[in-house]
Amino acid sequence: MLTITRKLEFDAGHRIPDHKSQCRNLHGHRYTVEITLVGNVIEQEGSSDNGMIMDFSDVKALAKQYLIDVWDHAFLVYEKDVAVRGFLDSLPGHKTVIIDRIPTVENLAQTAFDILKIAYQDRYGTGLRLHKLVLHETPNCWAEITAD
Ligand SMILES: Nc1nc2c(c(=O)[nH]1)N=C([C@H](O)[C@H](O)COP(=O)(O)OP(=O)(O)OP(=O)(O)O)CN2
Ligand SMILES: [Zn+2]
Repeated sequence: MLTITRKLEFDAGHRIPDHKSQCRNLHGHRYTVEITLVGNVIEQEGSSDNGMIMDFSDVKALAKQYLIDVWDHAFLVYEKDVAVRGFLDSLPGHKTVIIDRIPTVENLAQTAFDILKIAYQDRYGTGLRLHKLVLHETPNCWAEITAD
């Protein structure tokens, strides 16, 4: 299978409310996301993206629009974490993203996958689709999702 992968980074805060150790504290990470796409190679003489599954700059632009610019420098808060939601609401203009599940790297990877799956789905009529997403929370800890 032929795939392409684009790596992007963003900074975000989170906490795992019921964690047994220090992850229950408000803290942040520089997340790294690796987006892997599959699809037919474009064959259009004279086209800018001839020979490509998708131009890496277009992969980046869509990722920024749908995910990176939304989550970068935001606090990713679990919708049931009422204590932190109340605090964030008290900060005027604070960039907060409410997540419908606990913001572990597993759940954030699943959420990011669901968002980006729609963003890339068959843009060019070439069967383009999101194949895999890897989300690194730290250099040592990450989650991977591959399409069914
Ligand atoms: N399965 C998961 N385990 C943990 C998660 C998670 O999302 N999924 N998250 C955390 C913490 O939020 C934190 O992101 C990880 O902290 P830590 O284990 O300290 O990671 P480090 O890479 O800094 O580990 P070192 O041992 O310091 O190298 C915890 N668990
Ligand atoms: Zn963390």
